[in-house]
Amino acid sequence: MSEVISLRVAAPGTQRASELLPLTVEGLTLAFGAEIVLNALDLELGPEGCTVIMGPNGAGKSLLLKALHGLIPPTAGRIDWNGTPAAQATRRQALVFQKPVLLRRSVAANLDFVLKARGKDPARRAELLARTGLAHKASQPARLLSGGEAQRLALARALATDPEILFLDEPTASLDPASVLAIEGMVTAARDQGTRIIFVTHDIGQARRMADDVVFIHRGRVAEHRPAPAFFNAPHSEAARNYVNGRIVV
Ligand SMILES: Nc1ncnc2c1ncn2[C@@H]1O[C@H](COP(=O)(O)OP(=O)(O)OP(=O)(O)O)[C@@H](O)[C@H]1O
Repeated sequence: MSEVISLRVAAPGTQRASELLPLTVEGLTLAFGAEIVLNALDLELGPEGCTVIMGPNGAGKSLLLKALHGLIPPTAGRIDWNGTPAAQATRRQALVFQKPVLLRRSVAANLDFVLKARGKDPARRAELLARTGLAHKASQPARLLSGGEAQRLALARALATDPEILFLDEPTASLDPASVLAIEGMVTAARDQGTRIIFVTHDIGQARRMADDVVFIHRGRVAEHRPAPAFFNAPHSEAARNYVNGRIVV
């Protein structure tokens, strides 16, 4: 059995908001040849909390995260991290993918590598291991971890960089409920310590648990962006209403 996940809990709002925020996105367009995936998308994100991005398959959610993180140059439009140069903004952010990205080394070495590369205190390894609940597997090869354990380690690697913005792209899509809750606990703890979370998920239950606000993407634009309770109680757009009610949205 795995260890109980240890979470450092701080009162929400006790950390200073990131100077990368607010984020202003204006007219963001991403096109591949004739295919326009994001079509003059506008979005404004405030200083704190967890924003959940939802929308049907192929809506452009993953591409939006990659563009915000500086991995894909926009075809047109503007992404403004509160005036911070793009390369600097990228370095102060981290992205966790659906499929964990790990080194073919031990669990501990995966953390040591990031801490060293980012000039962080190597002693933080113990605290990060505790956060993952994987201290008892520190010397095991990371490739032997289960899917849920591997994702916890991938998330800990991201947190080791002390990101001001943490992007998550369906990080729990193929995990069992216990692993989902473990990941959500780690993300919530990071949010409560002041990390700004931007989280793509298809899981409506997860969105209800995690979101402070919801961005619903449809046909390359933001169809709706509202506080989570308002969004889930009465989505404004027909597409979001259908999506939340489990009807097929294309
Ligand atoms: N490099 C690329 N070249 C051409 N088309 C691409 C490229 N990357 C993504 N696309 C297309 O852009 C569209 C949006 O992709 P994206 O992965 O952002 O969707 P998504 O909303 O995250 O979908 P899902 O919920 O299925 O993960 C898709 O139709 C995809 O095929």
